[in-house]
Amino acid sequence: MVKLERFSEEKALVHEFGKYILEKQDSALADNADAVFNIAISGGSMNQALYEGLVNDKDIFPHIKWPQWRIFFCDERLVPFEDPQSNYGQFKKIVLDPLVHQGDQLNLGPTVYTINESLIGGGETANKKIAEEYASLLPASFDLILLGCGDDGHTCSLFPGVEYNYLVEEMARKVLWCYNSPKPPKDRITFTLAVVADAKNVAFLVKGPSKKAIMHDVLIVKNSELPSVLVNEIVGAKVTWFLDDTAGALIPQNC
Ligand SMILES: O=C(O)[C@H](O)[C@@H](O)[C@H](O)[C@H](O)COP(=O)(O)O
Repeated sequence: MVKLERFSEEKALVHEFGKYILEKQDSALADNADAVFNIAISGGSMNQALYEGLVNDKDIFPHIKWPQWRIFFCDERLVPFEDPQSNYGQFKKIVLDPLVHQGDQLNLGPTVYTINESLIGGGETANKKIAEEYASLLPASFDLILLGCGDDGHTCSLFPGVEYNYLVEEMARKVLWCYNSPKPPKDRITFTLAVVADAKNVAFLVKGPSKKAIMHDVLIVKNSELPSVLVNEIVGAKVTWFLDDTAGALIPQNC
């Protein structure tokens, strides 16, 4: 059974999301200065929530031990980092750059693992190599994976539909080249469900009225053709869904 956290206020949502991440950091580090917190993040609306919940939240920011964080991307678009479609590029702009001077002081940042940008544009062989190299960097298991859910039920770059079975059904390799993403750019890399399955904790963050119908399909209908439902099935009690009231409008209150 997954956990469900619902909020009517955006501010409360990002604050509780930040608190949840902080708790997972603290249990991974356990006050050990040599330990690391392995976290994987998604793109899209996640970046702004991470900024609001971790960097811009005065109660939470001082407790984040950034230098002990190891940050990876659940999926990445195969474009140069300065392209607005790059998940790393957006994360750098929205979260990393502001955190360096947050609180009028110089803050040390996390270690961030990006794809090998020099291979972008190299065609099929290079794209496969980007995925293989990225897989070789991953920790044995993540302390926390932060996911989004698309209007179609996708998560990471694991999309619903038979043409994406090569991504969704893969349980041996950890990272794959997605060559036919239905949303641009068509070339990406994505974690497979094998990585998500091994995580110690997984959280979804879903906001906005455009997610209302899919949240009903995922959480009430539990349509197992949807990759987000597969995460719930595979990871179970380690999954927490953070929803705002508009995304959760069709979910009964007692759920
Ligand atoms: O890079 C990506 O495209 C994502 O990692 C993707 O899986 C995202 O999390 C969902 O599309 C939800 O995005 P929103 O939260 O912006 O709707």
